[in-house]
Amino acid sequence: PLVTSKELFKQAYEKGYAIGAFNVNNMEIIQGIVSAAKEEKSPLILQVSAGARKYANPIYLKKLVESAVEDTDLPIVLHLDHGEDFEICKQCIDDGFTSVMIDASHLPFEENIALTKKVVDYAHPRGVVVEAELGKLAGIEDNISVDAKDATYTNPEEAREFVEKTGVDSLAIAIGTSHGAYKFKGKPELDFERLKKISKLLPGFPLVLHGASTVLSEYVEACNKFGGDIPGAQGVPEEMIKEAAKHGVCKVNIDTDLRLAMTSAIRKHLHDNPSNFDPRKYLGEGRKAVENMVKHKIGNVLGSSDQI
Ligand SMILES: O=C(COP(=O)(O)O)N(O)CCCCOP(=O)(O)O
Ligand SMILES: [Ca+2]
Ligand code: NA
Ligand SMILES: [Zn+2]
Repeated sequence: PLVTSKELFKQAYEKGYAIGAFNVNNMEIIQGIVSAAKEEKSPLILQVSAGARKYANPIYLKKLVESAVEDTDLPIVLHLDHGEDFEICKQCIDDGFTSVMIDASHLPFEENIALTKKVVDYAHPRGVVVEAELGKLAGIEDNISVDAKDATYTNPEEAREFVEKTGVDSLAIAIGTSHGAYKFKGKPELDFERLKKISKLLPGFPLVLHGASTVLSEYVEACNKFGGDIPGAQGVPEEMIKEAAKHGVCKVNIDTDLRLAMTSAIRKHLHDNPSNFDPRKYLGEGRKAVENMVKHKIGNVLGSSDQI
């Protein structure tokens, strides 16, 4: 069924695992992710960004996710990723989403609280849960490039005040991750001291890690081998994701690893099969690569296998 993340996060927190939140943009990506979760007997969050709504049309995405629920009977959360204002959150809540993110992290603290509370007050009476964000990811932040020196990580005391004043159900924090394939200039590093402080001040409260793709080298290499040009890409080592799951992180956002898995498989197929022009062949390879990547994440990194 379509579920909220409330109970899923509660169990994940208690057992020290995290739930993957995978971005969806078309049928094959959804099918690949959902097959993996079904095989791993894992709860699942499918998340839709503004870009995905523009690309695929919200009606198609909603129906595709409903098909996944009907086909697998998995507990699936349908989540709005990076909702940028009250209107889009309201629209998704009215449209049957079970969870929404209101991303007001670029606003001053008090404005972030006010807007987040407004979404919470609309969502909760309708049985929908809310994710907010405090602190700015480095790199590209909400289409505004945040210069590294302005990138402010989440302040632990502010996080506790924010949760108390908004009633939000989960909080995306900034501890060194960023979106995309170029997360770290030098050695990958997350601020675990900060994460531990935040989780100590918010015991039992689900934290969310954005920009959590590993940028798996096998896919980057395959992309580059078959015509791609993605130099110097690097992401969050999987050991760090496991560590984060032990300190209150219950939701791990993954999009870039999906893109790299799908793109590398399609590039390879087209290179190896120059005479093929049946999209089902290369889109099918892409789907398989997504499935394998998600199975790996669930089984070897997130720890959410056999939880349903
Ligand atoms: O935290 C993440 C993903 O982080 P990752 O890049 O490490 O996978 N996300 O929230 C996914 C961001 C999706 C990008 O938006 P568009 O669809 O508009 O391009
Ligand atoms: Ca943000
Ligand atoms: Na999100
Ligand atoms: Zn994000």
